[in-house]
Amino acid sequence: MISFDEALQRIHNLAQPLPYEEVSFETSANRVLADNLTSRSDAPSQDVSAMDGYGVRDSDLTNLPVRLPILAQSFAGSPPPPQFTQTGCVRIFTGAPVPAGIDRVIIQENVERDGDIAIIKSPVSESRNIRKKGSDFKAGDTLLKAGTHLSWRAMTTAAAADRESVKVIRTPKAVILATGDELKPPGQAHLHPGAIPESVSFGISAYIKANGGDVIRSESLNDSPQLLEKAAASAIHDADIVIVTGGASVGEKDYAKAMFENHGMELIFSKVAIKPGKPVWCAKVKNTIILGLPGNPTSALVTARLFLKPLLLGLAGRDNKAGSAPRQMETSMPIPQNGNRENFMRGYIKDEKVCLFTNQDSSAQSVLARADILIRRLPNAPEVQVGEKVIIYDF
Ligand SMILES: Nc1nc2c(c(=O)[nH]1)N[C@H]1C(S)=C(S)[C@@H](COP(=O)(O)OP(=O)(O)OC[C@H]3O[C@@H](n4cnc5c(N)ncnc54)[C@H](O)[C@@H]3O)O[C@H]1N2
Ligand code: MOO
Repeated sequence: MISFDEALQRIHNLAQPLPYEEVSFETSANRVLADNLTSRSDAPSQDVSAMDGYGVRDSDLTNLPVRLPILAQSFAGSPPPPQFTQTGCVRIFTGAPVPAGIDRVIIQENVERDGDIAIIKSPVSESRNIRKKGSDFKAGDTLLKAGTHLSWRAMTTAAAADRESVKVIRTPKAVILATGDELKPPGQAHLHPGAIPESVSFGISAYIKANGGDVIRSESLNDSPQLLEKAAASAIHDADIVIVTGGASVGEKDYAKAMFENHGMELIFSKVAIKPGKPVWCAKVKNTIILGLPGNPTSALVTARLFLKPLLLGLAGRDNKAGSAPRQMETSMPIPQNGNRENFMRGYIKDEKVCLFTNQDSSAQSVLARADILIRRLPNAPEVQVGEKVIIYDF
């Protein structure tokens, strides 16, 4: 059995970016750039006004107050008015082209009007209120580097590059196989004696989508070796990552690993010294990664957070550790001495302090909705008193 750190290291090595594809720009949000994104044009593409007001020549402002005839208008999106060579001003708006010859824009709050005459009384401010051509970026500049995650902020930068398509890393395709004779779809379990609602795949599916993956199929399968082998074969064929739940332990119907064995499975690890989730396992078949999560719902979700998240991020070309770095926070509850397996206890934050759930059972489902942190307890860590700091991960 390997340690958590060793298992995570193997996961990081395994999760290399998938090949790229070219997609239309509109569909590229949350993807990762496979190539540098360069701008097509200067931004701004010409000198533009930063304010609504009046464009003037400095040579007309030597004696204030001054009355300047309005000789032209300039709106955002319109062609620039001709060059200014005589005394006068241009009525101009934010984002509108500044005609040649105009030195500054005076905001309209500081200008009085008398019909078609603009009257400038007060001394002009230091700011010229003109955004120069190319002052944000120039044509050919690299706006975003290969490997950038197209977050909502990056999407605005990317759109400004004026490209209709971009090269991005392919979205990881996931297949979920939930195994167990006892499992029935939610809404049907009560109709079958001994059945329970299949709950884990729903959480895992939502988690995959939230972490940049595409769930192409989610199946609930009985513990029949033939059925499982068939499902395994098509999952390997169709998916970049297969998540198998249940059957990971030593029970007589625990077939999760066996169902892949005919396909030349290379085991990355089997069992990690953690609690919950000790039976978690990971393998590779050709180019497909298989992650086997224990069937107990809390164990499944904790191991998904610890191992599935970095796998998905890595396959999608993202930083494996994005948003995952541990933090330290004071606990408002005492925590008992830990056993010899590293323990990821479920808790929540209240008033900036760590609280633990009383129910730390690996089969628990009732607390999952409210458990938004994992408290990492190292092997044999001593008891923690109220007010001491503990290591937490977002869950
Ligand atoms: N003799 C031993 N027994 C067990 C060991 C062990 O080392 N020796 N390990 C225990 C640990 S730790 C865990 S965790 C579980 C994991 O077992 P499996 O992955 O084989 O899971 P199952 O036996 O299939 O199921 C466990 C439990 O979870 C329920 N389940 C399964 N799948 C789902 C699902 N998709 N949705 C909701 N609930 C699910 C299932 O009904 C069982 O109650 O093994 C211990 N045993
Ligand atoms: O690892 Mo199991 O999740 O302890 O019950």
